[in-house]
Amino acid sequence: MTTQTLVAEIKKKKSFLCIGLDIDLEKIPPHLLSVEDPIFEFNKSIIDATHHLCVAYKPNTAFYEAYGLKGWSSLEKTIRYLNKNYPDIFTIADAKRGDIGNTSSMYAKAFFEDLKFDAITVAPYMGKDSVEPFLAFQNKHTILLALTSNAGAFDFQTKKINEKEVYKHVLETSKSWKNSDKLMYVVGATKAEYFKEIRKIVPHSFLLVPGVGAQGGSLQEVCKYGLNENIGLLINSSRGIIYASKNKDFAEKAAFAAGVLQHEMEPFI
Ligand SMILES: O=C(O)c1cc(=O)[nH]c(=O)n1[C@@H]1O[C@H](COP(=O)(O)O)[C@@H](O)[C@H]1O
Repeated sequence: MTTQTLVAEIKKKKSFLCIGLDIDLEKIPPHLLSVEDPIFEFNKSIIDATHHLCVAYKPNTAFYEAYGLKGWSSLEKTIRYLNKNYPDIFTIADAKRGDIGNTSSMYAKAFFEDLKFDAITVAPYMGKDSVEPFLAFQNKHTILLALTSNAGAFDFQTKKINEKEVYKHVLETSKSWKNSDKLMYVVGATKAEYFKEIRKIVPHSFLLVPGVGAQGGSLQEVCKYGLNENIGLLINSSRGIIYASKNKDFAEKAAFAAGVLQHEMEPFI
């Protein structure tokens, strides 16, 4: 998907919500556990109930890999279902990959060519040649971890090298890489006070912002300095939406929780 299409969808739906499909079999309604593929059935119901309220879905691959071949098959069915039924939805494989060049090329093929995701999250630690293989794909996006939502972000990302924080080096250096126009960045909603500085370095880029909901980040605070001329934000909530209820009304309750966030976003568009 092109960035223009994503922006048009945001304006049409008056939403920049991304719903995280992080499926834990211990958290889904027990009545689904007896069907053949509980993860896919759960995802399908959540997607059908919420697709009009969001512009993106982000399955975190850990939650599928944890269930072995069956889990990978549920991930594959989910992305095929999305691409077939809701082709205007932006899809993010939250896989946090990145390795030496030829390995990164294989990761890129797995997620962009085989599974046909629109975007993947990638760790910047191994540098230019570990990220550029992802950027070589037409109309695909690479979402680089910049300043993450967790407490461990302060271990390295905010440490200074030559009087500048590591996350700022990541943002600045990545702009010099080939096809850097295909980059987006992860910035945690729990780090709202950093958005002003981040926007000085990447004013036009899309930022994927996890951490609203279960991790306590504030949508209002993020929007204050995070928004740009194209909105430029994808705000993710996973547990706060998909586990709104463990009963038969789970999809309806998820739609309600998604609707609350979408409603909060509407005045900004
Ligand atoms: O890359 C991510 O999406 C990510 C980066 C980050 O800094 N923090 C973060 O929580 N995430 C992911 O975003 C999702 C957050 O889920 P909830 O806390 O349940 O809304 C999980 O899939 C995390 O792995």
